Amino acid sequence: MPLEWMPREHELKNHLLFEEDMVRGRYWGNDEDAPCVVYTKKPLVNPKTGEEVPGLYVAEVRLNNPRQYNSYTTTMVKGVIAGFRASSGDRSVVATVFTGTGFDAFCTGGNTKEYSEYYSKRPNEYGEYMDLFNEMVDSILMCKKPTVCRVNGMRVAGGQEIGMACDLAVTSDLAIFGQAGARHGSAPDGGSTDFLPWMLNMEDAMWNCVSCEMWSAYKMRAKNLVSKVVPVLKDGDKFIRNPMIITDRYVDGGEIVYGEYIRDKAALGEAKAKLKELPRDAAMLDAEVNKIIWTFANLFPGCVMKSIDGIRAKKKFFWDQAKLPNRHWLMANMNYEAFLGFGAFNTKKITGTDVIDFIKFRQLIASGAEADDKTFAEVMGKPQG
Ligand SMILES: CC(C)(COP(=O)(O)OP(=O)(O)OC[C@H]1O[C@@H](n2cnc3c(N)ncnc32)[C@H](O)[C@@H]1OP(=O)(O)O)[C@@H](O)C(=O)NCCC(=O)NCCSC(=O)C1=CCCCC1=O
Repeated sequence: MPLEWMPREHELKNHLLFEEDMVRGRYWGNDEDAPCVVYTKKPLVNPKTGEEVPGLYVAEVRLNNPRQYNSYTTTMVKGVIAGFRASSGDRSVVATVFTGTGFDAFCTGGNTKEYSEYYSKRPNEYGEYMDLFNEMVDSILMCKKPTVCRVNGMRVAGGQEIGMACDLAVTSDLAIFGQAGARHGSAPDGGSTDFLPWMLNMEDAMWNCVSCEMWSAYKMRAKNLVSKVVPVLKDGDKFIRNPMIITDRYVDGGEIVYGEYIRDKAALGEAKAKLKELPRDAAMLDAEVNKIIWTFANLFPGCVMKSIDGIRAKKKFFWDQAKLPNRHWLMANMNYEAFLGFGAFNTKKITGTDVIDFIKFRQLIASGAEADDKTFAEVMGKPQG
């Protein structure tokens, strides 16, 4: 050996901040431990042969809180950070998949029960929470593996934000996408105001971000938010597309209709009934995610990550500028509109309404009312019965 005389060290060093054994049980759990994050390493599979590749893995970070639409609790935020950091530093991992449990939701953002019952009127506590939230988005954007959002169901509010932090998204066609901030007392400051204008156009980003309208997966594919939409409903041995959404034509009567809900009430009712009765199957969703990962696996790892980081830099540019000032607004707002908005959503079973009386609130503001409990009581729903 020509350079044998040079002293070298060959024992592998450990660069992991989060040891898997340590975080399982602390920040991660198993299916039965919901609410929690489940971290799994699955063998890399060649999609052409179905064979597992020895020694190479795909990491999966899964939000596991299905009863609350996979919203993330404070502990789950730590679990996501641990997951992305762990996969980032694991030499055997080819890519990281971010997903949620079940078919209803990928994630609907922060846990509104925690927000309403603990964080509202505790601004400093929420500031500390936001430090964790920001680190969660950073951990996705900094992950040294390609990240794929496997959108298993609705991606709403903070769920949309952490999903958009991923490099690519493949979605179930039952998923819907949108924001909830301005309806429930927050602003889409966890990434949506930064990422959406890059991914949609400015006009669409403005409306989607503010209006709180939910858009279908097909509409979002047409508007370039996601890479691929796949059916998950199974009729016998055939996959069928979401029957509530128009996918067989682009234009109707001069309007763009692709990705919109069908308008005929009777047909929509039938479609809903079909949706209820048919079973769901994630095989096509998993196959599409696997296809992307297999493409990456067959490229130079260093060149792949350099290229990804070059594109991520544009997303990070706006995120990095805004994340700290946003944190301070969000924390202060926990005393005001967030107290009202999350309070209304969290008490909907008591009052029968999940929002405040917005017009009354504006009238009170117009009359110079103070932001005190008297004003708040006037606009909140009232306990029924
Ligand atoms: C529009 C919805 C996402 C879906 O509506 P719908 O299909 O009508 O379902 P619901 O009956 O509302 O929900 C089913 C049950 O899940 C519970 N749920 C849903 N979302 C959450 C949540 N985020 N946290 C806790 N629990 C949740 C819901 O209460 C129902 O439970 P039940 O016991 O009644 O069966 C709609 O659900 C919705 O609008 N959800 C709230 C979305 C939201 O406001 N998220 C937080 C936004 S703020 C945020 O995420 C932030 C991120 C970073 C920056 C700061 C910030 O604010």
